[in-house]
Amino acid sequence: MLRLVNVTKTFNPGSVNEKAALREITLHVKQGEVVTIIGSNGAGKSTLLNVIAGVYEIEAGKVLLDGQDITRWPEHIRAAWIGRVFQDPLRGTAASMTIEENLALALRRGRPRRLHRGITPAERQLFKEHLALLGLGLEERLTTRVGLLSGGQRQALTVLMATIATPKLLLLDEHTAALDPRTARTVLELTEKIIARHQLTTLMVTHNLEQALRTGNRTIMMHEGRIILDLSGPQRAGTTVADLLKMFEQASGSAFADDRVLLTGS
Ligand SMILES: Nc1ncnc2c1ncn2[C@@H]1O[C@H](COP(=O)(O)OP(=O)(O)OP(=O)(O)O)[C@@H](O)[C@H]1O
Repeated sequence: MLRLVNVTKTFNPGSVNEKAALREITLHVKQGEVVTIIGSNGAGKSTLLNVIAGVYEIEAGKVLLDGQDITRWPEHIRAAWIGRVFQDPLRGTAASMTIEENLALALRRGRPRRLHRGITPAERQLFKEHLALLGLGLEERLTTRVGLLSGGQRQALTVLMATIATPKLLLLDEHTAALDPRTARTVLELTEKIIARHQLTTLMVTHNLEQALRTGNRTIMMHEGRIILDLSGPQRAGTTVADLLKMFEQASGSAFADDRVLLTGS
């Protein structure tokens, strides 16, 4: 489904600020696989998602999605195939627009004429059904402006928006990190429900090591622009956070350094 071959990304090449953020990354993610990504500070996790989404061009390597070479495709073209949720709940939604307007934009992403023809009754019904699955009562508030929602409600809506057009790939960049622990748990549960419903191939960056092991079916660990660990199957099932930290030290030769890392569940 997603294939990265020798992907290399260097920021500010040739200057004193040169930074190799991704070093010959090769990764194959199968259809329906849910991969959590962890790593030390500045390991290249966000850059990896940005390169897949087309935010940054790469100097070397290839990105293939569903058999197509998308390496040179611009971000807005890839957006029709790739759903994305960021850490900041304000980033994925338009505050001054209503819930149904936000969902309509998301549903028509990558198609011409966006909001031009208004929202149809069939679309409204579809939005209600999807919102009801969140269990937050938002299906009764279709015409509420999104700016009036709480951070958790807004992030749950963003996950719905990122997935309503059933993307080929879902990218989650620490999407629960800015929420309080209880809300973070709720949003993660909703995310898992939506992923399972559509069997979405997903990459999720997290600082929560417990969450990384519990969510999805594969965990990769990055360090200094490289993938240094790739766990799945029974090996992953038997891995604890303490094991993970030890594995990291063995593979990288240094202690796991992350200012925001959460070692226990929240
Ligand atoms: N736009 C940019 N311009 C220059 N350097 C950048 C840019 N984005 C990231 N970098 C650098 O590339 C390296 C990888 O950054 P990235 O944000 O991908 O790491 P990360 O694993 O997501 O880190 P963190 O967990 O600390 O957010 C870092 O050294 C970072 O400073």
